[in-house]
Amino acid sequence: MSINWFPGHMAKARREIEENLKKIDVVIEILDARIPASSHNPMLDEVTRHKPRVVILNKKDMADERATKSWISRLEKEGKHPVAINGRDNQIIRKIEPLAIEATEEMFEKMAAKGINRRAIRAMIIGIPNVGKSTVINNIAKKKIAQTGNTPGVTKRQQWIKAGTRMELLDTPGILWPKFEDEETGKKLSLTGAIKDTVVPLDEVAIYGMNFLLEHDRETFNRFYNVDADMDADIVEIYEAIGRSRGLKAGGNEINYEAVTNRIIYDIRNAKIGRYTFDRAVD
Ligand SMILES: Nc1nc2c(ncn2[C@@H]2O[C@H](COP(=O)(O)OP(=O)(O)OP(=O)(O)O)[C@@H](O)[C@H]2O)c(=O)[nH]1
Repeated sequence: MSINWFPGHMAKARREIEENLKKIDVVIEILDARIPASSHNPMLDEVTRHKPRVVILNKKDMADERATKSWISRLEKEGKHPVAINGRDNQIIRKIEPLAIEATEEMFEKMAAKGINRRAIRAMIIGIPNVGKSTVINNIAKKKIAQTGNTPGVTKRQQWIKAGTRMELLDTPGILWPKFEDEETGKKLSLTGAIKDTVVPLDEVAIYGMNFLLEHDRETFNRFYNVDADMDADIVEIYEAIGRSRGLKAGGNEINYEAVTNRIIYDIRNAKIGRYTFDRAVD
């Protein structure tokens, strides 16, 4: 699969992040808890080099709880100071701030040894589209600062927001482009809404999601759609069964396949069938 991210846009995003990095002590990277590997852009590791990092696994309400625990312990081992949150919950700052303090402790101790007074911890939120950057910033600020929306790329265009008792947060998130070299990552990004519906063919995304559910949670899938499918079933037959049970007809008795595709994607993307994590912490 070749996706044309405009090189100019990438270079600009990188420059902006590098400029902002000079002003901050800690990077708060937001990942989608459903795809912690696929929603991470390796460029961040390159540009942040030795900056302390806090990793937020956001949208934990839509991810598989056990998988989230595995991801947290893996990220802890990597020294990333992780936390899983629902960006819409109250008081998320109480979960984020202690980690930012922990992540920057060594740096502030070194500064204190040089006689530099302690000041507020400066932080910036970074992540690919739709992971919840604006939701988290607005939640911390307790007012609407960054524009939020369900379509990728809504956050546009800086001041410091007081965050918690010892932290200041840049009000503009650093936006990274989603990076993927393999088709599966592209499908996961599409399935969770991180990339526009025009990037990866939607039927492939729906079939990927359906196969994932049939492999990992077949009973729930079948109960949800009132069908009887398994991994060996013919895709067209499953589509027809879902189309019939959901009344997705094109006219007469014809099944509207596009509507079935859209329904499957909607149901998975919005965790209507269940909570799933598509990236494994240990591979
Ligand atoms: N269920 C759930 N939805 C969330 C959570 N956090 C954010 N959302 C929703 O996810 C969508 C995207 O959130 P945004 O805050 O706009 O994401 P963003 O990263 O700023 O997106 P861009 O502007 O595209 O870069 C919105 O519909 C939010 O309401 C969460 O923890 N759980």
